[in-house]
Amino acid sequence: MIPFKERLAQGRPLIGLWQALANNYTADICARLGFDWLLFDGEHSPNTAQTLLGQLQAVERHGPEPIARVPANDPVIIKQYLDIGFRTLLVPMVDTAEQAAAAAAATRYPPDGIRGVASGTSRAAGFGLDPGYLNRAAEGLTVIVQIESREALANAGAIAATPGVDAVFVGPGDLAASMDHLGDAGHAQVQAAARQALEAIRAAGKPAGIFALSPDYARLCCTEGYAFVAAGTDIGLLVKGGKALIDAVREEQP
Ligand SMILES: O=C(O)C(=O)C[C@H](O)[C@@H](O)CO
Repeated sequence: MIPFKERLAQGRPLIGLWQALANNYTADICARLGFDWLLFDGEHSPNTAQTLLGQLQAVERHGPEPIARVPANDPVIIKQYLDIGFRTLLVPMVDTAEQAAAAAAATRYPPDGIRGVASGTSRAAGFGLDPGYLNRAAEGLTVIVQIESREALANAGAIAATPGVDAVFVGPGDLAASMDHLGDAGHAQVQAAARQALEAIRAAGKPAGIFALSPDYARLCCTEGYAFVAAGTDIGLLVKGGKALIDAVREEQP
């Protein structure tokens, strides 16, 4: 499968689904639904490298690009996620170009970065059966950093322009909190800030992504120039579908 960064450059907005259930079985189902990417959340979901490995194995034979969000901009965790086989990472809470550069360096082997080498025991390197992995690993990587604060918004252009950053993702929930609109990601000021981020990211020549708050908003984001849009979450589908079902049955009850 071609690297996600190359798919992002193809012009069609790529639609994703958040995987927050931390479950191989539901991930296997979601991978068959037609989404272009699936985001496996190591920041807000009860995931470990072990649970993420199971979800990656459950989906990687299907079409969607598996993207893992690391819990923090931590080179140790980034190394672990890459070694188990994720090749597209989302790094949250990146506020400055320096932090973006650190995230990129954590994904590269020396001399371009600081990623530790474990080819013989690394799933990504075929457990030593892919001797060429070390020298071509960077080609397949896609590094996405998240901007989701006032500070990050002010630095959006510099963050996006950082070498080694392939794309930038806007997190409206945390951006709202940072703008004193906690819980109100749909606030006009937050929406305006997201558009400001979009313009800065695109001006830097990088693809922009966002977490959409509804299907309608996801469609709007696709027309506004976002290259990848999260249209929802697995938990959201379960909760919304479950509530609709019980309400529908109860409504018909005598
Ligand atoms: O700030 C945001 O919004 C995001 O980063 C997305 C959320 O973390 C995701 O968990 C959906 O609620």
